[in-house]
Amino acid sequence: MPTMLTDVFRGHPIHLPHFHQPDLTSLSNLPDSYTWTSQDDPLFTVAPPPTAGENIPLIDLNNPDAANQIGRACRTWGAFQIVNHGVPLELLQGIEFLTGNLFRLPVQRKLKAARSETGFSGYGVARISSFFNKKMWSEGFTITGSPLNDFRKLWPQLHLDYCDIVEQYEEQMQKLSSKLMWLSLKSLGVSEEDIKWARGSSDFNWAQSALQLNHYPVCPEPDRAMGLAPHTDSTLLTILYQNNTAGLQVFRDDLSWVTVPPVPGSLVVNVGDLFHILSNGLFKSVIHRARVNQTRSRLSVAFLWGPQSDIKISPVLKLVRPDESPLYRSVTWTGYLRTKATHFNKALSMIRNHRQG
Ligand SMILES: C=C1C[C@]23C[C@H]1CC[C@H]2[C@@]12CCC[C@@](C)(C(=O)O1)[C@H]2[C@@H]3C(=O)O
Ligand SMILES: O=C(O)CCC(=O)C(=O)O
Ligand SMILES: [Fe+2]
Repeated sequence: MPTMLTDVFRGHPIHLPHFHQPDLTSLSNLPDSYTWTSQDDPLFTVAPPPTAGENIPLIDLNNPDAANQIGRACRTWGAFQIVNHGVPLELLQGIEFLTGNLFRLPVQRKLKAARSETGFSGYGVARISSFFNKKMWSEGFTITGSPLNDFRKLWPQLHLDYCDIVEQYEEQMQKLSSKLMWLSLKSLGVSEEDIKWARGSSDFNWAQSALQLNHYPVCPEPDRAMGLAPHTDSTLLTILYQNNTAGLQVFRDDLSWVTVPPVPGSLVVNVGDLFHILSNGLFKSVIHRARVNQTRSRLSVAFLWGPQSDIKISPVLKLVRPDESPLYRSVTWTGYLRTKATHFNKALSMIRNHRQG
């Protein structure tokens, strides 16, 4: 039996201090434990780019050239924004409404659905918190499979309505993710025929996903705080909805941190580590982080998309030169998540094939 996402961290307990978090909305000063310097994160104070104006591409999915534009964005940035994506505006508003309502609940109620040390779903601090000395100015809620049990604890009355929103949202995101993956692969000359596990299964039964809701409360000293520390996603693709408050930044080697401005109704797409592997390193899994704000609280919803647990992801052979070996060894999503849970940003290099000579 392949491991489901729900069980992936069972053998990897991490101690996360959800229960000892102060209520961030009540603090008028930034405590030391939340004050970041370049000692806590070497990229923290990287100077902003000398010339502003560069930004991740905004791509119209109705444009006949969309596949090429997406391919180019995946190679240069590892991220892009999309419009005309087909996800109804009411559904985006619905998931934002749900997320806002969830985080507005009293702390004691949210903690009833706290993520356990070996669990996957529930309320708490970001999983990557254990790799940093300082705390992040945020709270999160992870969902995989049915959120029914957790939602019943949060909203004894209204949980069914909220489950319905999550189900509809995941269905739309699932379709969109698959569309985006094939569009971007098309730009590399790769089709469904070239990938054994995807061949002939247009009903996406090879995929699975998780939903991560994030809340970044108003912060008294945003310049010294960190909402979500720099990381790459351990996915094929991540589709991110952000409310109308800026905060997401992507890292580009030659430009440093670049803010992704909220565009109403659009969605942000990130290339994750598994897509980087699948593309034999041609697509970049983008390093990104979230900063916080002194006047406006920020919400984001990340749809984390990857293959079923028994599928092994390895570089598409067409993209490997005949005289070279693939850049990476094969991994399953669950195997990769476990490597990431112990080794964080060293995970990719641990499965890399080192070239001889
Ligand atoms: C399916 C995933 C992907 C996870 C782990 C697991 C559930 C939650 C995801 C996130 C969401 C927040 C950032 C991140 C870095 C984190 O701390 O938890 C993500 C991580 C990853 O992309 O590695
Ligand atoms: O809040 C954001 O903009 C980023 C969230 C994110 O990177 C994640 O949930 O993986
Ligand atoms: Fe992320």
